[in-house]
Amino acid sequence: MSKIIVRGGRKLSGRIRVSGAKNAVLPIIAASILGEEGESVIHEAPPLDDVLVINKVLQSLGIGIEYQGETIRVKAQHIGTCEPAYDLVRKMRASFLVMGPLLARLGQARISLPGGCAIGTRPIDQHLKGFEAMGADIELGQGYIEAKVRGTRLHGAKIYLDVASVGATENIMMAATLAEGTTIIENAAKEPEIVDLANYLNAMGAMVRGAGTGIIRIEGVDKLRGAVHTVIPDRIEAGTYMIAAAITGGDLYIEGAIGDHLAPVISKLQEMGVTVEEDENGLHVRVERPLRSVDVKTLPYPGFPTDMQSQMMALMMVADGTGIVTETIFENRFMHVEEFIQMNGQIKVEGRSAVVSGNTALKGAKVCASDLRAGAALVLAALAAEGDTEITGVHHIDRGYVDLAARLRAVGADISRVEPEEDEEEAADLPLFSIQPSWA
Ligand SMILES: CC(=O)N[C@H]1[C@@H](OP(=O)(O)OP(=O)(O)OC[C@H]2O[C@@H](n3ccc(=O)[nH]c3=O)[C@H](O)[C@@H]2O)O[C@H](CO)[C@@H](O)[C@@H]1O
Ligand SMILES: C=C(OP(=O)(O)O)C(=O)O
Repeated sequence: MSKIIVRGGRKLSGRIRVSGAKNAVLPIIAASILGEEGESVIHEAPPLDDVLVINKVLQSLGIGIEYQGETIRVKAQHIGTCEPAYDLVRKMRASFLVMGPLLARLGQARISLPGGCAIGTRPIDQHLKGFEAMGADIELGQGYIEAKVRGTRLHGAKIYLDVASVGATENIMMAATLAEGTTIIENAAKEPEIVDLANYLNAMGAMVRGAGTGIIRIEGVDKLRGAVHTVIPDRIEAGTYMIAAAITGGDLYIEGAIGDHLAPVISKLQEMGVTVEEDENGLHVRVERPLRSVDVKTLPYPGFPTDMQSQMMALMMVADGTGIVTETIFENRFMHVEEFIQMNGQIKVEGRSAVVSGNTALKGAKVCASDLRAGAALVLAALAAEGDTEITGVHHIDRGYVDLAARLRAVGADISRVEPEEDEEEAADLPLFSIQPSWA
């Protein structure tokens, strides 16, 4: 099994360039299914395992897709089936984002249930409620969701989301682009990734207004065509590197980070005493004084992101004082706490809150990443710990960080990645090969 090994105690300094956002590129690749004419060219597509999986999902639908460098080209004139490969959908939850585009293009889709994961049960009821309101019949059975449009085409509808779900907003928005009439999504998610998706859809010829606010209005059009789009920088990757600077008492320039997208993270870091300066190309993060702990509550955007909760907790362990972390988005997103405790972390979980004691002398240990951000947080804690930390479960980290170990090493971390012997490889660690153009 792959491992990351960190010897803590080095201050980081230098520049790190942020990649394109995982959570923006995944729905955008799903949306490329909507392009009945021409080709989509998606720039700044980060080479992550999740991106390779969604590319393979499209390939399993018979769609032409090519991934070279950090550019993806999609030709979706022909779609061979409305049922993406089961094993790919099970592998990655975001695969369910092809449901909206398939319903819009083909009038039907059959997709295996995406299932829960380590951080919570993650239902999809709001996605399905939206499709039903737009005229789809939904049947659940044998682990599959089968949706069929009544009549020839989805129709516009007014849909109030009970929770401001990112995925449901995206799926419904994509389906609505080709529906007859107007769709209004109320209590829509406002994340920057929603705005990026709307910009791509509009470049394809869609009419989406209000993305980034709680009310999104989509006028259906008859046809969409491929478009050229550059994905926004990854705010969670940027935030993770900001904390890498802070936790090592270092000095990093995070190139490409957009301050606006990171407002709650910047605000909390400044409250702790971290110096954060923004210019037109990125964020400069450094530590000039002792850090003090803060309280953090995760909320939908523009609140503090749940995807930064575990990394923030790592920093709170070494700051002065006690802080409370409250997780309101996912019911089971404290799996990193047990691993932090292995590293001498002093944390008590009480329901949805964790009381984090500061001034902890973190110690290297053998720990395991239970999910993507838990893994990133363990790497951060290890950078500040005395001695060696060995982190397993690295395939989770590969879902969302491009060359995490190499990038941290380049700015001074003592970090290495150890790959398994061939006969020791696990299914989860198997490489996903680059996608070749299926029209070549
Ligand atoms: C690929 C991607 O973009 N993933 C992000 C996306 O996940 P994802 O889109 O899955 O997250 P959602 O915003 O949908 O989930 C937020 C909350 O709503 C609940 N819910 C969601 C849908 C639904 O139909 N019913 C329901 O009850 C979920 O269980 C959760 O408690 O947003 C999350 C919240 O910012 C982030 O942590 C993920 O990194
Ligand atoms: C939870 C995350 O992603 P996903 O929704 O793809 O599981 C994440 O990016 O932290």
